[in-house]
Amino acid sequence: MTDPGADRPRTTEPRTAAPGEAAPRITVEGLTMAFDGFVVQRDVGFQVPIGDIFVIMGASGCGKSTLLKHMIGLVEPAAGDIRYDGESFTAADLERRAVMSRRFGVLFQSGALWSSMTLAENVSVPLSQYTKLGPAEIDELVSLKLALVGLAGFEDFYPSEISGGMRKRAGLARAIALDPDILFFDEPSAGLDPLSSRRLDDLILELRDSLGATVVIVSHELASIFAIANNSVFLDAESRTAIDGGDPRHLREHSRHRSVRDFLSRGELEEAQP
Ligand SMILES: Nc1ncnc2c1ncn2[C@@H]1O[C@H](COP(=O)(O)OP(=O)(O)OP(=O)(O)O)[C@@H](O)[C@H]1O
Repeated sequence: MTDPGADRPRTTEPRTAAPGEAAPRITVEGLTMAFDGFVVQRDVGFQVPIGDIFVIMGASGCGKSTLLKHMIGLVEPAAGDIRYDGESFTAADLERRAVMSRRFGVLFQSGALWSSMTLAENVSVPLSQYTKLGPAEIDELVSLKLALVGLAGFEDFYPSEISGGMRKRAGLARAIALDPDILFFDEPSAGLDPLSSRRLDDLILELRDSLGATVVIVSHELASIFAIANNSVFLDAESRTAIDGGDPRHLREHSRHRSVRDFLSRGELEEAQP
């Protein structure tokens, strides 16, 4: 039997979990994002099950970073709801939000390490800020996290003494310091050479597996998107809403929207079929 909804985007149809079924790790419903009345995107909806690597895609300026900022509470929605494990983050008070966001690990484009601190000091900041661990335990955890991202032995180096790829990995070590359930990355491979970018992709996959984390990524890099993401939302700059979602490899061939297929095939489709 044909499913009448089969050709509709999986990610833009939030549904309520059935009794006994775990809620998706993330649910975004009817989200409208606006700055001073200027609507960036309206009525965006999707779900991210536990363990997915979910990519936010779309042309430059469509609102990808803005969506990520909404998801971590840096910007407030004009309308709609963002839920984690079924609990509204949008409606939560500040205290509850602080507890919920302890589960987030965030890595912004810049990597944003403190230049005056060694890598070990950088990674130790969230541990001393949010846990009651003593210095010896913190040192041990810091070394473990640095080892996880391939930086064992670089504890005493300063950010200026290591490469851009290593800085990203150190930022990642800091993002995973508190064993987050959900990792948010804004353009993690920006500015990296293709090989370092690929190593970072492998690392993201490893971390997803070792931490059992769910990953949300803003990315332009098609190679990276196809290598790691199994779910997505596509934000359309023109209509200012999410027009598709799901596995990017599937969308590249089968999206109902030519603009999505073009985006995912770098416009080669357009050249091949005028
Ligand atoms: N704090 C802000 N105040 C006003 N407008 C903003 C703010 N942040 C973003 N915008 C606007 O929102 C729109 C989306 O920006 P955003 O950075 O989210 O896009 P993006 O898809 O991540 O772009 P890119 O791929 O180029 O990084 C842009 O028009 C931008 O100018």
